[in-house]
Amino acid sequence: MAHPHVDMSQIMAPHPKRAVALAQMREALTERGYFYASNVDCLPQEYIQSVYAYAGQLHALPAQEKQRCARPKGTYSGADASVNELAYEVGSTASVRAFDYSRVRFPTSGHVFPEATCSETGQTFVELLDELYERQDQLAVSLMTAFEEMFALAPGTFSNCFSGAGQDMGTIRLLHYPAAASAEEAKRRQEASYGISPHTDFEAFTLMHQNAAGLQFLAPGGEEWLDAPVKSQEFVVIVGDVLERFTNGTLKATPHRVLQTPWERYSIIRFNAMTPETLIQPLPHFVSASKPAMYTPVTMQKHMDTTLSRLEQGLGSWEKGAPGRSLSASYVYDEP
Ligand SMILES: O=C(O)CCC(=O)C(=O)O
Ligand SMILES: [Fe+2]
Repeated sequence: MAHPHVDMSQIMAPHPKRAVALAQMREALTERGYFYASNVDCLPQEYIQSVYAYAGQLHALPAQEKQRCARPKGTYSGADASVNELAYEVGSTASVRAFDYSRVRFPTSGHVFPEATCSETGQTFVELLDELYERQDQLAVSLMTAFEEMFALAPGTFSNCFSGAGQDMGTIRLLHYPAAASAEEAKRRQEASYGISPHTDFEAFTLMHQNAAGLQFLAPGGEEWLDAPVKSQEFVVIVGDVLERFTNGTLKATPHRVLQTPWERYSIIRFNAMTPETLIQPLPHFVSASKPAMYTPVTMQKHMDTTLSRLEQGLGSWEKGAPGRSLSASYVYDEP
């Protein structure tokens, strides 16, 4: 099946085909929930490869160093440091191991970061991740602006509450999925044991890059999980809870998961969020007499705090079933 694709050179700088690209983006996000973004000049392939090289270095650190950097005082989670990924689907386990970095949630003071510097660039953990964050911000701001334009919303509707100055609640994840022992084991364990269990992301939208197959999206209609092909020069853009709530369900947060694979896998994930105080509620543009507001207002901060605390309590954010359903996208809040 053809995967939706948008040429970002038609979006990130003035271009005669901008309107065509915006229409493709709108169709991809409303009908399929994702698209592949190509020609992203601020994140060239050699640069992404150097980020993977550093991720490889970090995930190869001794267990003792990973334990020193483990959550909550640090940024690492993984079975080898006795901190597991929170279960999105209650009762499931995940093999994923993560170095997470968020300027708001993991401030550079008071948090424990790995000491290893990048052997290619010499950068520290914070320097390298801050540079990646800035580069991703260039793409993220262009996308926020494009989302406004494709829905004919007032300029600034999204981009004004997305701060490039590090005040947003975004996160970068450098993820590693160790290889399952064998193909048989990977298959046998698929029932309740994932690379990462099905979920929707809690923020506005996510940029994803993978170096090996394993990522899947739930196809519209919810019957079938589709493999997301590996495209080394492109980024996958998916919808998060916040855009579903702002658009009153015109966009739907994209359910996704990662299978346990017999091969090792790395990915680079960036959650794009709003500033903590941003009030997320269905915009008037998406509300009418025949389509009343279906989501309660909530601030970005509260939505993150609630979803994370529910995960910590073991309540999950995804309802198990065939096909299952995102709980976090549609939480009902008593007050914002
Ligand atoms: O590794 C991936 O491709 C997906 C990771 C993911 O869904 C997440 O961290 O929320
Ligand atoms: Fe995700």
